[in-house]
Amino acid sequence: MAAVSADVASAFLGVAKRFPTAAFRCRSQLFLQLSRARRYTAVAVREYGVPSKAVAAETGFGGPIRSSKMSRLSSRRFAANAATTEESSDLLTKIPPDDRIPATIITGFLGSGKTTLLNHILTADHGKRIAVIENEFGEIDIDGSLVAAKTTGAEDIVMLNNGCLCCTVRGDLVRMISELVERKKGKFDHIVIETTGLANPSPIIQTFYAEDNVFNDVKLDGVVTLVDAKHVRIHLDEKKPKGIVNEAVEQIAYADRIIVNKTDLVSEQQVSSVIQRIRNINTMAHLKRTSYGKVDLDYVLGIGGFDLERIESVIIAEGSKEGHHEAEHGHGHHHHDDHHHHDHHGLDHQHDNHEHDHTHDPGVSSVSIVCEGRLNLDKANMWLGTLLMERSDDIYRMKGLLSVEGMTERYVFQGVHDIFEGSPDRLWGPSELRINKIVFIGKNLDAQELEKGFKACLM
Ligand SMILES: Nc1nc2c(ncn2[C@@H]2O[C@H](COP(=O)(O)OP(=O)(O)OP(=O)(O)O)[C@@H](O)[C@H]2O)c(=O)[nH]1
Repeated sequence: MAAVSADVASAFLGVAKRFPTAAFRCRSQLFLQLSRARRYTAVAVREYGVPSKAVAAETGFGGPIRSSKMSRLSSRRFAANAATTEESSDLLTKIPPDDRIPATIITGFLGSGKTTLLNHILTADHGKRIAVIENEFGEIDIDGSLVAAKTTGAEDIVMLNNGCLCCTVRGDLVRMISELVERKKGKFDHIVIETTGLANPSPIIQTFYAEDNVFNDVKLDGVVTLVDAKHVRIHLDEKKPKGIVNEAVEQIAYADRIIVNKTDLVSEQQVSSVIQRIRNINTMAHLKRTSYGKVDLDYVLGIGGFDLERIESVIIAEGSKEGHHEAEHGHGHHHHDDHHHHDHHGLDHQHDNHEHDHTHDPGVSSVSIVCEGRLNLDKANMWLGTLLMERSDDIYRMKGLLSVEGMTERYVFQGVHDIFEGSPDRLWGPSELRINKIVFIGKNLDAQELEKGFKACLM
């Protein structure tokens, strides 16, 4: 087990060390399967986009097996890297530009205001040409006609009927995106996908990484979750049979942006209580309160929720809550100690103004670790690799910025379950404190255990 873990883990930060300018990504599930047969480097070559010659020399493997599209993407990404390295001043990012079409997922429980937001997006004056993918249950596409009737700005509206995007029609989504790209590339700037109110966003998010047809042309921009300020508590409190997810909780957990909608229907106190409840699940997302989905368009489009170069803004805001008030800045306010905090409802009972909210959401919470120091690369590889191998089902999202001994650059990463994406970014400044920051959102997270594991990797 230990040996396998070490092999597994060495693909994460290890590749970054050997190829310090290469951004890389992997689908660790595929990777893990093959790594058990001790062939992980071949997968690493295929998935990470590191230059084949260098890897072949390094690993002794004959060379990568890549699809032509992946190869194009990889070489483009690496070329961009190399150019940046030559020209860059110390503080320039080394993460290559990404010119794929951005896609935003709009999710939220039944009736929370998704279509209302979509109409707002489509009728607003933003100059973007937007392709919409609507996912409706049933044959009568009520929302489709609603959107279409009001729309002037949408380039294309396509419907995914008779099934929920998160399960039966995922293949359809892939085909639809591929078709859109093939037929209409250059004719639209952004894709917006509205899910059904009962969708779990996870499989939809994973589609953007798991399917080469999608990954090569389209990048996930962000997950926007609508919350019905009046009714969300009932849905969050709903007890589900063992093994069945509570969609309302999941939709909040995966969000990059949360819109607390329908605030016209509740008191200020109720809104604060809902916000507190949301924060106990997801501390990473920006949050705004509104009615009828009225938010600035740049709050929902162009989010960069999965972009490595934007990780810092998320985790710094997350790790230094003092002075952040959600109403003004889109961030919640949390109790936490110097090194980590755990916002699992029921474990952290320090909040004093929401006694009636002390229902236990089914173990979904955020944990953040903020800690100065330098990580031992091998230990960090082992820890992160083992964690993902053993807990990837429970780790919904994670973002991190690491200080690794021997690396002059900061190392940034983000992940969704078994998908891991990481890259060195800018150099550490000469007098900059080397502070590591990681945020996890997931199920049954043990803050103490995570922090202990992390600290054991420090030099
Ligand atoms: N009072 C009030 N009503 C709202 C607000 N936002 C949306 N609504 C209304 O709530 C109802 C549901 O809104 P939709 O936008 O259709 O919600 P949805 O999430 O798309 O609904 P489903 O597709 O059924 O999941 C509609 O009648 C909206 O007009 C709001 O902020 N305040």
